[in-house]
Amino acid sequence: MAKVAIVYWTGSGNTEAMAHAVEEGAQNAGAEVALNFVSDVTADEIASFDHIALGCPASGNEQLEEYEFEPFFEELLPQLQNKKVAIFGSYSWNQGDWMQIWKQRLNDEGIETIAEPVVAYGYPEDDILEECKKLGETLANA
Ligand SMILES: Cc1cc2nc3c(=O)[nH]c(=O)nc-3n(C[C@H](O)[C@H](O)[C@H](O)COP(=O)(O)O)c2cc1C
Repeated sequence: MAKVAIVYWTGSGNTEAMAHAVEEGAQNAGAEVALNFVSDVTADEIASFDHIALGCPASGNEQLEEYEFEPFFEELLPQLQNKKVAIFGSYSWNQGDWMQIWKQRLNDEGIETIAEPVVAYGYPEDDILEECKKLGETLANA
């Protein structure tokens, strides 16, 4: 049985709703899932999982949230080699560039996400929640 870790940051609940849908999808695929707000776990703890989903909204200027998520991600990034990784998050001011920048940071380290990132404009509509579930399922089966 796959063990999936989901780690997210959220300010107003949008990315959190996506995280719960990813969790549901992974559980439906038979995985054991650990869902955590980012400040409740360490990068080292998460690096012990082989299947990892990360969720963070656009923050700053097309950046990851800088006080909790960015330091966590920076520490985790070198430990993501050979892991199955998925990313998701919400935005609402611009065009979603933060997600492409985030994905590129992974690619620059030689890490390919297991599927295209899932993004929501504001609160995730039903179709986006379905995509999140699929992401969780794909991650569990990766
Ligand atoms: C301080 C701050 C910075 C933000 N920066 C961006 C940004 O650079 N680009 C963007 O599209 N949205 C930006 N947003 C909008 C959030 O990404 C958007 O409201 C998102 O849905 C919040 O998700 P959450 O409920 O998971 O926190 C910003 C919001 C805040 C509060």
